[in-house]
Amino acid sequence: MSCKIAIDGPAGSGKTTVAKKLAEKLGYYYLDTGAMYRIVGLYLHSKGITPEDEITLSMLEDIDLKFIEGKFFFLGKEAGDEIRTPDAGKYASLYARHPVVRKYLTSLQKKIAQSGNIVVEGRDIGTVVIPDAEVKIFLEASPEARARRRFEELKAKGLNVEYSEILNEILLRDKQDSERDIAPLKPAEDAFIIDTTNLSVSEVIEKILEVVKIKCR
Ligand SMILES: Nc1ncnc2c1ncn2[C@@H]1O[C@H](COP(=O)(O)OP(=O)(O)O)[C@@H](O)[C@H]1O
Ligand SMILES: Nc1ccn([C@@H]2O[C@H](COP(=O)(O)OP(=O)(O)O)[C@@H](O)[C@H]2O)c(=O)n1
Repeated sequence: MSCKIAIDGPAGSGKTTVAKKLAEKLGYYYLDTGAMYRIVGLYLHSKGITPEDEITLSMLEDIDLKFIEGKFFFLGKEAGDEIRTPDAGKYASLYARHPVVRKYLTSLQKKIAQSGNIVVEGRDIGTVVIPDAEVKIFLEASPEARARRRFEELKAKGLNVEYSEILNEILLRDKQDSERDIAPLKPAEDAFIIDTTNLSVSEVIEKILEVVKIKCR
């Protein structure tokens, strides 16, 4: 039987780390939907288009966003660390409120999610992208823990970041993502909520595997 695992949650809750390791352990495909919003946000911002402007489907098709063997390509090149900066997260969240952006990316995500056993991470996976997922996980953690994690992660990448700025950016994105009209960040009714504040990555993965064993038999 095919099994789809949705992992949603706010910035720094551990979605990417857990989803990647889980997909590897289970031999499932893996899709990071946040990367798609980061690519679109960076592109639209670079074109001087604001979230309040009219955004058309053809503008988005000009990005030439492709997902090939688990990697993202846009404008003919592979997406790299440039999409992992705090600014990319800020633009992603700003344009993610736009209905045309959401319609375009959600349709792509639904198509990719049909490829078989897959772990998909994001904000609206269990509620909108694959509401029929066999396993729905919602990760959460205190804003301070999530900011500390993201601060350490970006510092390790050599970025010159301040913890207080990262905390403010995370709190702003939490607010924007959970209060928007379309596909707000919230646990699906049937999601298993895991507070990862005081759990190691392995402990989070063990908890999810317990659910997978039951739901994806
Ligand atoms: N349970 C955890 N405990 C400690 N650090 C974690 C935990 N989960 C993730 N991390 C670390 O926190 C940072 C952000 O995790 P990430 O998976 O990118 O979160 P998200 O995808 O939800 O934004 C990464 O450096 C990751 O290694
Ligand atoms: N399925 C998704 C995934 C991301 N997003 C948006 O894209 C932004 C960046 O997502 P991300 O998962 O890369 O961010 P992090 O949680 O890794 O910081 C989020 O803050 C959301 O605004 C979304 O709206 N829907």
